[in-house]
Amino acid sequence: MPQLVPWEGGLDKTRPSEGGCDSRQGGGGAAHHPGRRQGFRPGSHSSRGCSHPVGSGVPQGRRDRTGGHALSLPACPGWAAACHRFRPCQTMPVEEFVAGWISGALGLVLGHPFDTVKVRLQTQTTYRGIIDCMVKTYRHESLLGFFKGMSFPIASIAVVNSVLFGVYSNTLLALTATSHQERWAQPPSYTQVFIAGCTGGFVQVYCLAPFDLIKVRLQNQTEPRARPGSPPPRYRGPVHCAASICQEEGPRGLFRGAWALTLRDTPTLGIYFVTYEWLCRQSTPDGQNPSSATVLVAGGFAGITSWAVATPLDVIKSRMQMAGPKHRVYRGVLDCMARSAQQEGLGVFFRGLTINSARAFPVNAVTFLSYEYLLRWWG
Ligand SMILES: C[N+](C)(C)CCCC[C@H](N)C(=O)O
Repeated sequence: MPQLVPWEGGLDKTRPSEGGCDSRQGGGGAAHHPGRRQGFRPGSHSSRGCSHPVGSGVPQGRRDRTGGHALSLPACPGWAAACHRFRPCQTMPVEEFVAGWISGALGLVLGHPFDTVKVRLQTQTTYRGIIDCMVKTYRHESLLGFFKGMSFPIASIAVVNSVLFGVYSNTLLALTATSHQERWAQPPSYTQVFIAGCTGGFVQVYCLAPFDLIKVRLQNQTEPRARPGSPPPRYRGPVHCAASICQEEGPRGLFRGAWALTLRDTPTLGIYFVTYEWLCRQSTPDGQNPSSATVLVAGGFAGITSWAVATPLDVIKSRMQMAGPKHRVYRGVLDCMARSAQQEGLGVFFRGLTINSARAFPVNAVTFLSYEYLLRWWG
């Protein structure tokens, strides 16, 4: 495995003037990462991009991490030809997508058992606390119980992650009017990062909403799997769940709770990116880029901070998602908030906070680190 070394500031800044291509450079267009500056380079070689002038026609091979040409892929494929004239090649969008998918999926698998306990604590009143919920889930449903509803989020994380990072990056580009290269030298203000994060959060909600609804419905099924004689669960799986919701509630039913999700995610994803950016800048000397340890810690705390702020609306969102047309208990977000507080006290808004925070650190540390790492590795 390549060794992760601290990001090195200023590397490759000469490439644009060479007119050549460095597909590893820059934030990768749509899915440019907030914390990505220059380096985070696997290995220690310093020249992997092509150094041939534009139009020289010299076939290029992508070098491996030891500096050799391990892959004989053209460094600047046809689709990227247009970028030659004005700027170096950006990271291939498909790589950004796959990196977003894998990093999101890694974080997701790690965090899903915590998520199941959280959703159950938030929507059911039969558990006395985290440990009680874990013990009952394990006894009743075995380890599999903790992984209910996981296949759909894994599939959705590809779309959700690339939409989130893509919209974030492009909003930042529109706000700062600086190219990715210039952005390293002139970092965006925290206000700009916040606005871009909120915009990314707002847009990704509409990809996330149906997947999240199905996840919550499946996680709330407490029937043990395949016991002979036991009643079958209401939903047999994600596809059956989606089909049943469409049938019983109409296609709009798939967006149940979407408004609460929008209120939850829009400001808190702004906070997420600002926290990550702030922590990286605080622990990194001027002119250098954050180390992998800094990325891990900043990613972890960005997750905890944003989830801490998001928890009250997360409770409301989960409750609204669980209400079907036959059991429509709430008239809207405010009604759900008022009735939950009346019946269960203000503490209801913090239900799941501990487990959310415990989950958030590893999930987001792994997500940020693997995302950065994969892009550099493939670059
Ligand atoms: C904005 N909000 C706090 C809701 C989520 C922010 C972190 C998202 C991450 N994929 C995770 O699952 O932890």
